[in-house]
Amino acid sequence: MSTHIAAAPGEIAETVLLPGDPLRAEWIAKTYLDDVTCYTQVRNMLGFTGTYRGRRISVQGTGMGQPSISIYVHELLAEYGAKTLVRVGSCGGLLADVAIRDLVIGISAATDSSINALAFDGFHYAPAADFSLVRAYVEKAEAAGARYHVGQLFSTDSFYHARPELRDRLTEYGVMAVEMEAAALYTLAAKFGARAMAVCTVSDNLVTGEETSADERERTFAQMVELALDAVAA
Ligand SMILES: O=P(O)(O)O[C@H]1O[C@H](CO)[C@@H](O)[C@H]1O
Ligand SMILES: O=c1cc[nH]c(=O)[nH]1
Repeated sequence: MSTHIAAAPGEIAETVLLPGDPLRAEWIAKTYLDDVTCYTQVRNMLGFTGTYRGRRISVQGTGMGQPSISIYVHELLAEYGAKTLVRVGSCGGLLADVAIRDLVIGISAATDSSINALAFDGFHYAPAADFSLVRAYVEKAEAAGARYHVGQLFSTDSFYHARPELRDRLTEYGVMAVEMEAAALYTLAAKFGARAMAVCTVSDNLVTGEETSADERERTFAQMVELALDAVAA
């Protein structure tokens, strides 16, 4: 057991899907995986291992924000030997054509967090996704005829930002969507020599004001997750 994950050594697969919501982790495991076991319930941040088309896959909830995902991803990498990490999240579109229900694949992630500012002390590190994962996901999205975008995410520390007008600058520079975890995921994966990617379903658009209903979100999460499973199982 690590500090925040109750799994025994070997109970977590090398490939892990990472939804923010632990109930989404449970839904993914129960909907898509065979021979599922729940390996952790610490703080209700559920984690499951099963098989998808014969391949071992785990699904671990991460919570919201970079401090939370950093704890789970650090322990997965440092203590459980995870090698491939795919965040399956939700995001808010920052460009008018990044419409609700679309998928955004984060090739990189800007951030307002001080975590990397402290770690890199004067350098501005650019957290980036693993290209082989991005390519595999794009191939599956193309084949499925999914509506998707590949571009930069913005990983914010503040869902309710004190200076929301700053988002206009991100839109001006073509940043596609805001979420809260990808920058930390990419940075930690790089530190430990692992592969990582974040894909998010657009749940709302901050430019147009469009929003999805809870029902719609669930249906689009299904496509995002199916493509992620197909990409990592390929
Ligand atoms: O749906 P998840 O994966 O939690 O992702 C997004 O939703 C949460 C905010 O509502 C943040 O965690 C953000 O990154
Ligand atoms: O972090 C997030 C997630 C979805 N929508 C947002 O506006 N922000």
